[in-house]
Amino acid sequence: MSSSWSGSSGSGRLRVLVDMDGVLADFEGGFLRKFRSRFPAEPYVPLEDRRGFWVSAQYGLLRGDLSEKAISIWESQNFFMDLDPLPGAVEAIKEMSKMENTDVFLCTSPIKHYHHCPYEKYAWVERHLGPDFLAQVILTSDKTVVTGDLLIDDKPDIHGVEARPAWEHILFTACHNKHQDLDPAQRRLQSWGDDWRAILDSKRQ
Ligand SMILES: Cc1cn([C@H]2C[C@H](OP(=O)(O)O)[C@@H](CO)O2)c(=O)[nH]c1=O
Ligand SMILES: [Mg+2]
Repeated sequence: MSSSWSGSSGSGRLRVLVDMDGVLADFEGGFLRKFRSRFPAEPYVPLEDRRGFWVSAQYGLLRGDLSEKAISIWESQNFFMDLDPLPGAVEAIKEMSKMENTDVFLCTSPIKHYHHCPYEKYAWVERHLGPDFLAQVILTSDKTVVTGDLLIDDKPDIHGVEARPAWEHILFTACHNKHQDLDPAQRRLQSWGDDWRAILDSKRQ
């Protein structure tokens, strides 16, 4: 690390923002499992055919009324709580948070139907990462106003009131974005088995 480097925090520490759904928690797999079990007679989109970030948009194209049925799944109690961790996610976050000069925050957006989602996101963190991680949760509908050096997130386009966010967005590969062409400058993390440590190191220099 060069002596003049101070990072987005100005403190010389690297600040990494990590998204939850699609990066730590398996939103797509959890959705499909619950959709098929609740609506066994309805058509569905296999994960290999998923395109576009919004699940409800693709289900709406399949058949108009399926969009509402899809939404009813993630608005249901225990949807967010029951999501499985993605492979390697828990281990990676625990390791990352123990790294020297590194601060890790979980930066996640709630759905507008707030009855279960915000509570369950915190409960999920406590269950899978432990109670000490609760202080690292940032629940926001606009990630552009949060400062950090990196934001690891599966949503290809992250916009908000801040036109020039402090962080570099690392696109975490998911079934819905893996076919998408990126701006040549944008970097991906293919999975937690990919070299996330090198991406962090690249920001320390
Ligand atoms: C509706 C919808 C939400 N989500 C996730 C993204 C947000 O969580 P996160 O910021 O943790 O990725 C949350 C609210 O939109 O739900 C999807 O990943 N796909 C969807 O189709
Ligand atoms: Mg996400």
